[in-house]
Amino acid sequence: MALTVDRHLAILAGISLSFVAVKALKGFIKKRQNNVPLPPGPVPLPLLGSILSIDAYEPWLTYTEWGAVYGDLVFVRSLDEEMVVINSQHIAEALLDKRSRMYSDRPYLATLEPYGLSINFGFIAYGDEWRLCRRLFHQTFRPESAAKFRPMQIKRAREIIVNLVDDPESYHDHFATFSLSVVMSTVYDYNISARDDPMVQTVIKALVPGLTVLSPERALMLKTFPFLLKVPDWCWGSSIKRTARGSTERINKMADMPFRYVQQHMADGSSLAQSSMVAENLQRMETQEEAFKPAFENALKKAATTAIIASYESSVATLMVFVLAMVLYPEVQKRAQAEIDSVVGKERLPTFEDRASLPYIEAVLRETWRWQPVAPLGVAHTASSDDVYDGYFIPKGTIITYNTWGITRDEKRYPDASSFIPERFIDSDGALTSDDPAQYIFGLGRRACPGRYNADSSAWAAIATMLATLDISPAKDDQGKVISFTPEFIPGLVRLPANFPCSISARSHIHPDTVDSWRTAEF
Ligand code: HEM
Repeated sequence: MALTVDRHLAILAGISLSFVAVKALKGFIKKRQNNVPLPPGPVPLPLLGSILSIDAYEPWLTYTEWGAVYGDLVFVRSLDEEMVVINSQHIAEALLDKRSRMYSDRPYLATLEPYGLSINFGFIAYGDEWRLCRRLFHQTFRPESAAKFRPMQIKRAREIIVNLVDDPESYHDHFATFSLSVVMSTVYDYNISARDDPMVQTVIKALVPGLTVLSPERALMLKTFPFLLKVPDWCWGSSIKRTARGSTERINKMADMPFRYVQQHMADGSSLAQSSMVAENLQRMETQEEAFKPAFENALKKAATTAIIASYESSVATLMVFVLAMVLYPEVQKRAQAEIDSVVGKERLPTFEDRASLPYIEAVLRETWRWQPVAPLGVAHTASSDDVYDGYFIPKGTIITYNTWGITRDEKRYPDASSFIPERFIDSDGALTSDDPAQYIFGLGRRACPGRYNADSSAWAAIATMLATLDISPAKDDQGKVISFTPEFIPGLVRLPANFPCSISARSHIHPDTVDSWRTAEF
């Protein structure tokens, strides 16, 4: 039986590779017809292209190396896919932003539908459904609306401190609670409980395995060998199909549970769930034509679920990067604490009204975004028509990968780029420079991150509150010796530090009674 299966796999793989060859030939002919050269790039192997040369776990490293050899626009062929890697902010602005009409589509990801992830509008094609989802999302998350959530973000940030003081070793889990509590309040007006919240368990169960399949590099296998989703359960390779089925069930549960929570509260006439993104839009829906309601409700559910998916890991990763930096760069932490102590004082905690008076904290946040960008390749776009840029031909359908990592590693712009140096954003007068990585780490153009104002406020609230109240330092062993470690990162669409040894405790002026008072405070 195994032999038969192997033969089938071989035949099907052969057919797939023939399609690859035909597509590559078509591309070649098109290029010749056009007479405009493709951007420079590595010489592809027949059929396979450059796939074997790309670092499977950290592709941004390969793209950055190629950037040094071929320049800021690199053409790469992998199997049957054509990709252009953008290695500079300037070209990203020129294409993704200034020519956004042509560069706002997303590549087809073979993993999306089977794994239940097409509910995430961040990955769907540029079209009417995406437009409706994005409009609903934008109403809640645009800068003017997002500002009203700031007091809630400060309150949640203070809850992290209580959790960290109680149980410092579980810092990753506390950041996950923070991330979800902010977004679930905004989207569903749902207040999660400090421990074992059923909604949180459902979200984590759905997201943690699901997100790993969301990159073009991972989806390529399923695209090339789509029969893997059709093989019978008893057959070799069927685990992919089973994993996909399980993922769909978990994602659907995650989308339905909180949505029903809001509908239930609205039906009961409860004052809860009245001011959330979902509640406000369900009320708006009542005034709409009957025929449009199902599409509206579907788009609303997608927009709501996307907010959870898009913010969960990225917000956790940002705070993990910050804590890692504080462990490795104690002098930065001291300078940041000194700024807060002198501007805010030790009697109260920072709020958003203090933000403009705390330039060093701002520089720490900028360096946190830059030092270890949590979305090192952003989310890929596609060219929806042929284009010529700077004398190079970019064929319709080309995947556009925007190498954020490469930009953060530009030694001319960021000398000693792999070190955490907030001072690089402060000029000789002590003011912030005009270089703000938030201008590029959230992507560009019509698909740029619409949650960035919320993400920025959450990160600022958490970082400023932690610096005001906690000492973060290297962990020590039983003999009092510092435990040294080499930071490790979990790669993926979102890249985050793996847990590392560290010690977190309340700063000396923070009295235990004060922490106790935060447990119950309404702030
Ligand atoms: C914490 C740091 C975050 C980073 C670094 C980040 C980064 C990004 C990037 C690079 C993209 C792709 C942009 C492009 O295609 O050019 C994106 C898309 C998106 N982000 Fe974020 N994000 C963050 C947090 C959030 C949060 C908190 C939310 C929701 C509240 C959110 C919602 C979204 C959505 C909905 C999209 C898809 C947009 C679309 O395709 O139209 N993100 N994000």
